[in-house]
Amino acid sequence: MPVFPMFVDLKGKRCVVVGGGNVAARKIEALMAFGPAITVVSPNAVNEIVQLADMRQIDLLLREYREDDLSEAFVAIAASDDEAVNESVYNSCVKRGIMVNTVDDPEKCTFIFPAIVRRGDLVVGVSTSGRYPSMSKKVRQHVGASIPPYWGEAVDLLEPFRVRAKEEIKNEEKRKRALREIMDEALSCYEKYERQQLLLRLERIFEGYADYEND
Ligand SMILES: C[C@@]1(CC(=O)O)C2=NC(=C\c3[nH]c(c(CCC(=O)O)c3CC(=O)O)Cc3[nH]c(c(CC(=O)O)c3CCC(=O)O)/C=C3\N/C(=C\2)[C@@H](CCC(=O)O)[C@]3(C)CC(=O)O)/[C@H]1CCC(=O)O
Ligand SMILES: NC(=O)c1ccc[n+]([C@@H]2O[C@H](COP(=O)([O-])OP(=O)(O)OC[C@H]3O[C@@H](n4cnc5c(N)ncnc54)[C@H](O)[C@@H]3O)[C@@H](O)[C@H]2O)c1
Repeated sequence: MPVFPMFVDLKGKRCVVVGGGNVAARKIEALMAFGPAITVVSPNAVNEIVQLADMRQIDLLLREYREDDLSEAFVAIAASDDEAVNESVYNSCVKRGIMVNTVDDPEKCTFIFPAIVRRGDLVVGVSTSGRYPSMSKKVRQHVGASIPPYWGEAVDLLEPFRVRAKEEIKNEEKRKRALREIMDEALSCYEKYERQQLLLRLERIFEGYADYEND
């Protein structure tokens, strides 16, 4: 059965990582862009994790995992190299209703990591439902190559038009057309024009659709 791609708000949420090896470091790196409050519990940790702790970007507890480490957790990652520890983290999370990822056992995951393409707030997640991670990586590379970096900035530029459109273009079909046309113009012209000029072009399209213009 395929997994459903839920997009979760992690900002400020406690994320407990058990284990401080390379796999933990990779999972942490993936999470960091989404603003969780990360705690790593592990008797030792690779340099990348130690550095993040030194910069106070994550909390690092240099000791073995205990069940009460999960008390504040929103999500947990069992990334130790000890199967019994990972299993114990998994069981405690299930009991407490905490989402958990066990890095060496897809059966013991209530969520799995996707391969991620991110351009600002534009996020693409790829999964093979746990069946072939290398293929997720390949698809990520393909998709990534077809999404220019500025598409993320375009979201920032476009969103205010959508906010206004909800107020100023009441007809749903007309609003959809307007938003598509404004988006297509922004994406095709983004690199051709200065920001102010581009905004003017988008504004002109918007005004062609806005209710007050046609009243
Ligand atoms: C997408 C990505 C995200 C990330 O890790 O952030 C990710 N794995 C990536 C790469 C990768 N992982 C592995 C290889 C070596 C080749 C191979 O073994 O196939 C490569 C390829 C490489 O490194 O080139 C080894 C591996 N992975 C898992 C196991 C355990 C097992 O399957 O039993 C083992 C064996 C461990 C061992 O040998 O002991 C399990 C999982 N890995 C997942 C995610 C979840 C399912 C994703 C999906 O649905 O596709 C899942 C189920 C759980 C999870 O970890 O969430 C990231 C690509 C990121 C990118 O490049 O963008
Ligand atoms: N999901 C994936 O993408 C993927 C990819 C490769 C490997 N793996 C699997 O992930 C696991 C971790 O890999 P790694 O390379 O990071 O291993 P590693 O040996 O580098 O790191 C394991 C970490 O777990 C810590 N640890 C051990 N006992 C602990 C305890 N009781 N409490 C807290 N921490 C404890 C160790 O101190 C160490 O920091 C391995 O089992 C490996 O098979 C998963």
